[in-house]
Amino acid sequence: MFHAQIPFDRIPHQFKSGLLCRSSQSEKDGLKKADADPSVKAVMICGENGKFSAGADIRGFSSPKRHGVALSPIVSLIESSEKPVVAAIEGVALGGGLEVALGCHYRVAHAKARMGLPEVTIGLLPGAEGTQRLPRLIGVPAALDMITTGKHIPATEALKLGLVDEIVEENTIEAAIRLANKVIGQPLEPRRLSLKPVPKLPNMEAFLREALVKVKRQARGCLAPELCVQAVRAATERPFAEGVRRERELFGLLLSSGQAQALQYAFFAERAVRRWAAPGGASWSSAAPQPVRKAAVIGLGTMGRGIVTSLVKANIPVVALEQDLEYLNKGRKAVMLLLEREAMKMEGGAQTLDFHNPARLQFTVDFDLLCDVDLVIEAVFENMALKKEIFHKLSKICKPGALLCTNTSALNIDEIASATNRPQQVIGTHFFSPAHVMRLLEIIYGRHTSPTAIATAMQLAKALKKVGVVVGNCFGFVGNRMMFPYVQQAVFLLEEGSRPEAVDQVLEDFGFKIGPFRMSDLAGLDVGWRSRKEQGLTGPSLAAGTPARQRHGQRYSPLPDLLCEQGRFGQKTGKGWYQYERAGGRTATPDPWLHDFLSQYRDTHGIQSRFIDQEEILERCLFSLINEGFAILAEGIASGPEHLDVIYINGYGWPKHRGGPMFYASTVGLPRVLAKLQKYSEAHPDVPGLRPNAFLKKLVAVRSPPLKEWMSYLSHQSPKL
Ligand SMILES: CCCCCCCC/C=C\C=C\CC(=O)SCCNC(=O)CCNC(=O)[C@H](O)C(C)(C)COP(=O)(O)OP(=O)(O)OC[C@H]1O[C@@H](n2cnc3c(N)ncnc32)[C@H](O)[C@@H]1OP(=O)(O)O
Repeated sequence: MFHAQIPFDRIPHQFKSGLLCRSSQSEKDGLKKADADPSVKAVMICGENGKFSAGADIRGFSSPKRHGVALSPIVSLIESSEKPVVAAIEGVALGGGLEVALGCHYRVAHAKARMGLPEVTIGLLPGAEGTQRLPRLIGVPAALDMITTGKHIPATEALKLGLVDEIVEENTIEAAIRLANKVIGQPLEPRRLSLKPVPKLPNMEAFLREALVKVKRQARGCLAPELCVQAVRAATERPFAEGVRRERELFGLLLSSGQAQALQYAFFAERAVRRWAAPGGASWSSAAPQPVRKAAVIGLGTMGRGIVTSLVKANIPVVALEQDLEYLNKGRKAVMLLLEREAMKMEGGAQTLDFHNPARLQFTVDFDLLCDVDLVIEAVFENMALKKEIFHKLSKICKPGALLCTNTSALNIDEIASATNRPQQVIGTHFFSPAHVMRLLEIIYGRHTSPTAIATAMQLAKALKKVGVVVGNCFGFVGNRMMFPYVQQAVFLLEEGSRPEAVDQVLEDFGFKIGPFRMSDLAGLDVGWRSRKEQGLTGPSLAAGTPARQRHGQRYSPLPDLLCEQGRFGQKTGKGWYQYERAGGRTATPDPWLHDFLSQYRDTHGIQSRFIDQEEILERCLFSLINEGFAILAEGIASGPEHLDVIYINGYGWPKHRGGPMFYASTVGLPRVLAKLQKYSEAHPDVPGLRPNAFLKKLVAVRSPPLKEWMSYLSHQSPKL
């Protein structure tokens, strides 16, 4: 038998590292030649370096300068070949890569290969006829699931779905050649997916309608999933060629929507933050992480429980410590429940959770058991004195090389480190609740934190399948520091005439998973209240005679404090900015009591209530947050705008299709952001958060360069970075 092995890098113009770029005439000619050569009996397509293809090169994919990526003609050419074409899938076959494989007559995959159409995650849809071929091969429900979620499926699942014909444990290429040999001479018509009908469903119309409702609900303003459903619908309603035309139309819409650019920016931003850099230039290339063979978590409150669960899921043995048996037993029960749930989710998968073995998870009240751990994560509540006491103890008990992490959302890392004999090994690890679910891990280095400590924390983030973002030490770090002016504006808007549900609606329509007041009710109003009392902003330590709505000469709203004084802590007490069906309830309903309370409050303070439109709500909340972002960049608390954006997308529910707050600012236009801040600042001169930051002004003065150039306009790098 004869076969032509055409490595992937010879079909499209360039397939370096398994990436698919653009086609050219000469490569099409290669396939045509194979077809025309009588000595060639079959064709096998494979990738390079153990990878079939990760799809198109996303860099600049949606740039207007980029010319059409003509993959479809190649896929059609493959499919129409008169000789059997077999795809040998190793590593990954994603996006355009999988579309090429769908053009082949047969697909053989390695057992460890993964396949998917992740275009939706970068704001697109499979634009090389994938939305038309996949439903014909695996049916509408499975195809729709893959296309609208972009998930990568393992080869075993692909085999069950009929996406591949065979999976092998060993040499995929040899297996593909074997299969090619076997099928030479067999009719190819039944293997050409474009000729197959889409398998019928008894309730296709209802199924597609429900699918659309579901993706719309989940996508919150993100276009791609919805248009993916429309493309698949076209496959069910139209002949192949017409379906392809519809797919192209929808692809074009997405390409020019702006959302694709935002999502592709987010893809690279996430990868950029992995390449951390610390003061003095340390980075992965100069600092190696220490191995973490065993870890400890101190405190089994909400955060500690999630952190323990996360570590167990990452297969890291954990010692979980509480202050006394009562708290320990409560914590143990809660952790076990979380782990049971996680184990259930993982059922049927390759990995299992080993948490009943005391060598993997041990609960204790004995600090001495922490003597041999490589890393400790302290997760007690936000009290500096308590944290310092614990760190003092840890520096006596833990082995010399152990890394000491504090899970804090705002406290000073240097002050905590000062309680130890090893400040170079102290680092902030700010997890987000629920810690076993949320992807973000803010990693905060102090003045003395060593590059090894940063590298170890970043490695830990990776092991926990989280996105670690290295930031400098300041009150609230990056995420919460930007959140303060946002929440402050939301509350000021209530004082001036708005309602919680109106503010939340505007921000949820923008794409936030949850508006600031629903969020505050969920997190508990008492958390901020405690912190404000500690800062002397309210409560018994507030100096007598302090004006109710002013602190340190700046505008202050006592509204959240007043709610707390009434016992309205949010969901946990059944009342907060909203009312709930019961204490612990989750369904927020607007509360007439609160509306009356706001009216009385305005009367008491002589505030003239006014109608506040959606634009003002959105701009005051978002632009004040963005303004703080510019301050953070100027101070060198973060290495670049990508860091802020990754933090907001992964930790604060910022809509990914808007690319993060700093990317959003660049799309709105920095001159507009500046002009609006100037306007609002003039109207509210006692609100520093609305005063445009000098760095923003500078960027506008130099004609708003592209986001990736912003940092080069900082005249100095602060010692914090
Ligand atoms: C108007 C009508 C016209 C109609 C014509 C339509 C024609 C359409 C034609 C073709 C369309 C094709 C669509 C696509 O193929 S879109 C791309 C789909 N593929 C993806 O989305 C894959 C994205 N990548 C990943 O999921 C992962 O990177 C993965 C491949 C699974 C590897 O993961 P991991 O091992 O964790 O490694 P990293 O993620 O860190 O990646 C390593 C470096 O590689 C860079 N990378 C990865 N994928 C791409 C890509 N597709 N394009 C460019 N660069 C990519 C990544 O950024 C890392 O780089 P660095 O180390 O510098 O950070």
